[in-house]
Amino acid sequence: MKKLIIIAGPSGVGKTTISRYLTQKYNIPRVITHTTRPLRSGEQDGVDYYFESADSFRQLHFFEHVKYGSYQYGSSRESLQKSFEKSDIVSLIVETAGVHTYLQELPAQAVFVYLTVSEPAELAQRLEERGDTKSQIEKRLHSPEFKRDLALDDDLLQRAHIIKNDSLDAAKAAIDQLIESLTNV
Ligand SMILES: Nc1ncnc2c1ncn2[C@@H]1O[C@H](COP(=O)(O)OP(=O)(O)OP(=O)(O)O)[C@@H](O)[C@H]1O
Ligand SMILES: Nc1nc2c(ncn2[C@@H]2O[C@H](COP(=O)(O)O)[C@@H](O)[C@H]2O)c(=O)[nH]1
Repeated sequence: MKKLIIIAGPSGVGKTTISRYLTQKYNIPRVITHTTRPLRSGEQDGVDYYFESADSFRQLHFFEHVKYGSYQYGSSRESLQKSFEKSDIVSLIVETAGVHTYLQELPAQAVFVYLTVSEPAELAQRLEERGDTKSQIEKRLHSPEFKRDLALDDDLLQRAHIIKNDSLDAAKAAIDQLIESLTNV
C-alpha cells in the first residue's frame, strides 16, 4: 500500500530538514506544494514550492488548501500523483488543518509525524540562522497559525508519531525506526 508521510510542526522545528533527509537516505520524494508567498533566499521554484500568483493559485486542483499568515498554500492532486509515480512512500509538509484533511480523506495511507522541540524559544533562533529577516520572524511568531501548530488537538494527538527535534541525530534515528516499521509490513 502506498504511504504518505505527513510532516507537521511549528515553523523552524525542522520539517524541511527531515523531509530532505528522507529524500537523501531513502529516496522518498516530497510532494511539492503550491504557495503565493515570495521565495526565501536559496529557495527554487519547482523544488521548494511551486511559487504561484494569486491568479495561477486559483486555477489549480487542490486536495486541500489553506491561508497561513498572509499567504495561500495548497497541495494539488497533480503534485501528489506525480510523487506517487516516483515512489510508494512519499512525504508531504503541511500545517495542522491540512493534516486533518489528509487523515480524514486518506486514513489508511497517511502516516502523521509531528515534530516538536523542548524549548519553543529556540525556534526563533533557528529561523534567524536560516536567514529569515527579523520582520519575517516577528510576523511568523505572532501569527495565530504558528501558535496553533505549537500543540496538537486530541484528534491529531491520537494519530501522531511525535518526534522531538532537539538533536537532529536523535530525530533522524526516530525517523529511521519509523521507516523500518513501514517497510517491514
Ligand atoms: N535539531 C536541530 N537543531 C538545530 N537546528 C536545526 C535542527 N533541525 C533543523 N535545524 C535548522 O533549523 C532551521 C529551520 O529548519 P527547517 O527549515 O527544516 O524548519 P521548518 O519546520 O521546515 O520551518 P518552516 O515551517 O518555517 O518552513 C534550518 O536552518 C535547519 O538547518
Ligand atoms: N495545509 C497546507 N499547509 C502547507 C502546504 N504547504 C506548506 N504548508 C505549511 O505552511 C506553513 C508555512 O510554510 P513556509 O514554507 O512559509 O514556512 C508550514 O507550516 C507548512 O507546513 C500545503 O500545501 N497545505
